[in-house]
Amino acid sequence: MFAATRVSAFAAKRAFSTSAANLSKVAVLGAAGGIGQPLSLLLKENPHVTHLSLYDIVNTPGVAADLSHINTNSKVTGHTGANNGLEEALKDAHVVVIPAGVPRKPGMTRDDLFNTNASIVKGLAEAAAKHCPKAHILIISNPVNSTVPIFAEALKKAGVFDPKRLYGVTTLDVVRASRFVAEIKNKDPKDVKVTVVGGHSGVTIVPLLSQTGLDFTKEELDALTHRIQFGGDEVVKAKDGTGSATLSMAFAGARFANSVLEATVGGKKGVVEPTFVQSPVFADKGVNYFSTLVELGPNGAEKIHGLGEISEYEQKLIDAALPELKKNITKGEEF
Ligand SMILES: NC(=O)c1ccc[n+]([C@@H]2O[C@H](COP(=O)([O-])OP(=O)(O)OC[C@H]3O[C@@H](n4cnc5c(N)ncnc54)[C@H](O)[C@@H]3O)[C@@H](O)[C@H]2O)c1
Ligand SMILES: O=C(O)C[C@H](O)C(=O)O
Repeated sequence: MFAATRVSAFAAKRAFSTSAANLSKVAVLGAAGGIGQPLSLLLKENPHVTHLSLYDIVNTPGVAADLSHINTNSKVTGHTGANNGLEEALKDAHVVVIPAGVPRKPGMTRDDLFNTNASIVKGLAEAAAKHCPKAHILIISNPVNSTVPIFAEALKKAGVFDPKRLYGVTTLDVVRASRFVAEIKNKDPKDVKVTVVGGHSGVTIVPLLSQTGLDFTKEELDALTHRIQFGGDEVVKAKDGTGSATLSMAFAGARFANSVLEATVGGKKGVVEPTFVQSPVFADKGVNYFSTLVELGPNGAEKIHGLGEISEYEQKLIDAALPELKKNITKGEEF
């Protein structure tokens, strides 16, 4: 702790290059982790990012020094420790991406991470409320179905909650769905768009395969739906105790962060992404957060789409998802 604090005082002040103006500062919290490092690398390549601010409780100075040698036009700073490292990392951030927290091991559900990750996320939310109350916050830390409500409650308590600027990142489900469908249909994934709605764990992940314009047999539907819902388990099992998806998550997180940047600072119109936000879609059933396609604009999540036309098969998946989702959300809200 002492050593980390000493590093913090040094690292918090250390900017490794100074070429860009501080127009869109993007902070990554958990930047030295399995997701944090490749995600930061991809963000270093993003032309909308003028300042990449990396925070972790360990190892950020090294990650920041390394990334700072890449010749793209953004400044990189590394911050660590509990003192003013977090404050400096967050101050004036336009976007904050959060992959901080522990990942699953085989045999665990995402909800099993709640006990550890809930307090981490709550602490980061309280700091964000204080130091960058206007930032767009992208939550990767699991269980997303609960960490987003935890974050929202902390922002509400501080009087700075804007539902347009808080997003649970569910992009990996969409990326996987596109890849898995393309595989069995022998297509290029770039031509396969799959809308995935609901939440981000097991049965709460609901792919709307009927909206792809492709035909599926019942066997294909069952197999694909299961694979998309439990794709995370494949990686957890293959990594055999060393963690969960990191590289594909970094890819998905960078894609979603880029969409938020394009819509909020890049002036791009018609940016639509699925994301887990405070949503009216099932609010009448007491499910206050839900992922559907969301239109992003200068202020963030500006228009939340409904489900569109869905099949009977998908309606059953939604019916199975809602009670689990409600339980996860309530657990987060009450934390
Ligand atoms: N949303 C998704 O689709 C998705 C996908 C994959 C993983 N995840 C989740 O992302 C999280 C991170 O996964 P990972 O593989 O990168 O784990 P990791 O253990 O490799 O990295 C996590 C990092 O968080 C840091 N950290 C811990 N407490 C912190 C704090 N208070 N402040 C700042 N940093 C802190 C750790 O030091 C570590 O570097 C996990 O909860 C995992 O389940 C979500
Ligand atoms: O499976 C996990 O625990 C990590 C992540 O949520 C994923 O979907 O890969």
